[in-house]
Amino acid sequence: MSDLLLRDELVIGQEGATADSSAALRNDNKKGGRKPVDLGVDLHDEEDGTPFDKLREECGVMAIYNHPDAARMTYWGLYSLQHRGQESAGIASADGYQVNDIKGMGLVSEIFTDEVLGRLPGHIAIGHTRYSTTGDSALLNAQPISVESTKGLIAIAHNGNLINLGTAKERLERDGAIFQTTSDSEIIIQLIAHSTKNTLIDCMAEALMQVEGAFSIVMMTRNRIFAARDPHGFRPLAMGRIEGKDGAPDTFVFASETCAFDLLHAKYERDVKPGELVMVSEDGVTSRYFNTTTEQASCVFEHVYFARPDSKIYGRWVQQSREEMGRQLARESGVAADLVVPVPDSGVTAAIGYAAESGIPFNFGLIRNHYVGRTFIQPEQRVRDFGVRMKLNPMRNLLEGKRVVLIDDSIIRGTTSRKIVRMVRAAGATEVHLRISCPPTISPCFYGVDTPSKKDLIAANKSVAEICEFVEADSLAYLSLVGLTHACTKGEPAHGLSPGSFCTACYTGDYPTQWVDVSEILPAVTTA
Ligand SMILES: O=P(O)(O)OC[C@H]1O[C@H](OP(=O)(O)OP(=O)(O)O)[C@H](O)[C@@H]1O
Ligand SMILES: NC(=O)CC[C@H](N)C(=O)O
Ligand code: SF4
Ligand SMILES: [Mg+2]
Repeated sequence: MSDLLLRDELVIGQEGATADSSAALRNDNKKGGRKPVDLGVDLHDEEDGTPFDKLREECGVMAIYNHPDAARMTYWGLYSLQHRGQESAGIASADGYQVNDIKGMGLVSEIFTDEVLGRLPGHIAIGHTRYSTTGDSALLNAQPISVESTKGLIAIAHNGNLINLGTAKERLERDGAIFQTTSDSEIIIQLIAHSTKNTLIDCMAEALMQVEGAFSIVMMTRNRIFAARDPHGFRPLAMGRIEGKDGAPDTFVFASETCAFDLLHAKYERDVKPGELVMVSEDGVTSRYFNTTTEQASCVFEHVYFARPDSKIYGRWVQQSREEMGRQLARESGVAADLVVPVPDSGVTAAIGYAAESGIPFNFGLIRNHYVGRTFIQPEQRVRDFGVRMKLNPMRNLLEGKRVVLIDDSIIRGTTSRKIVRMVRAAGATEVHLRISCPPTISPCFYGVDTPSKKDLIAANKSVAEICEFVEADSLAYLSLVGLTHACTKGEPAHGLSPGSFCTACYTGDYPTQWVDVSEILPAVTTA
């Protein structure tokens, strides 16, 4: 069943290269570019006909240097990062002489078997789990992407989204670059391949200075690993280490989230810093900065929704931030009730904080089917509707006769909340108060999160009172912006992280970079 639903195709191996025009480099998914999945059932909402749409995950990246079974280690790391992207995955490995890569559509576990991993020898590897933001969800755009250059073969895995694609791509094509993919990520390695600097690390630094937007990347050659973060540090990227036994050299690990380290017994060492380029080679770890003048603007939404609570993001436990968001929400918008119920999974930790602060008992009034992932509800609107009912089921015995505070992390179009409020009320709750652990999402993201255009964001077009009416809750309140950024820094602060270190553009419309797509930020009223 899950195979049928989760993937359009499963193909292992490298797809033939196709050149493409820069016009094709656009956010295809935002324009509904993905293939529908036929489930053979009517997926429309029988109650109100409203389709679902949701936030979609980001990519996960992973790199290993100096381990005899680097590909297998990368596989385990990618397994932990599966929540960041479920469309395609890939691993590239090297043994000092040759680079091999295997990519496929679907989940990590569906692509990589023992036999497949056996075809990826070497002590160096990088890996990727993809959720597409630019370029189709197709094998062609699966990562790592490899490009042959005068400095040898370079492979890249990218989390983020670049925003100055057109000009960079046109320039590269004039210089003779032949693009293999329609994804933004390839621009980075094409820039590196076309750089005339003398050393590879100089070529990389020069290329990274030319691209704008969000990039947390890992790269490899036949004998080196590189990791870099854009100067704003939009996306996370952590560095860890497995101590070598009996005097053997250490293994270095890079991952989008530190939860990927735990399975490998790697210790979190530090984050790759915004604007930093790290190289790991036979000579050890070296670091340089390609930009030190840009202010940090790390995505606050990683702490709200994307990352796993058992990860450290920007050096701070996500669990700690989420629990504090819930506590702050209770302080800001308390309500008399009998039961605090989380909308699993992402609402759970904030609900624990809300219950602790308010003194209202906590319980799982909605049970999540664990065989339905985030993936199930993402590809297409009619699928998402069916997905939420398959995914969440109410516990009538807990909800009957109760005044319920329902905690979720975000409302995007509002259709999920509407269905869940109805579900809880239908299960016997006498009152349903909805509390959201972030501010209203009023503007789209251009930095690697596939939020819908402004015209489809409910909070961009309706007041909180109107949203409350739409979702049919007895009351609705969101966490304040100040409450959110403080919740992400309060208590044990991570080194260098302050309330001002975050990008909060989807709540304020105030973007840290100049470039935005005007058509995406028009409200519904002017585009209808
Ligand atoms: O307002 P909407 O557009 O309907 O979407 C908002 C919902 O989508 C996300 O959950 P999702 O089910 O994707 O993931 P989760 O299981 O990690 O919570 C988010 O946590 C909200 O629950
Ligand atoms: N979600 C992401 O980080 C996507 C990476 C890249 N922009 C792609 O579309 O492949
Ligand atoms: S716009 Fe929102 S989702 Fe995008 S990087 Fe900024 S905070 Fe994160
Ligand atoms: Mg959710």
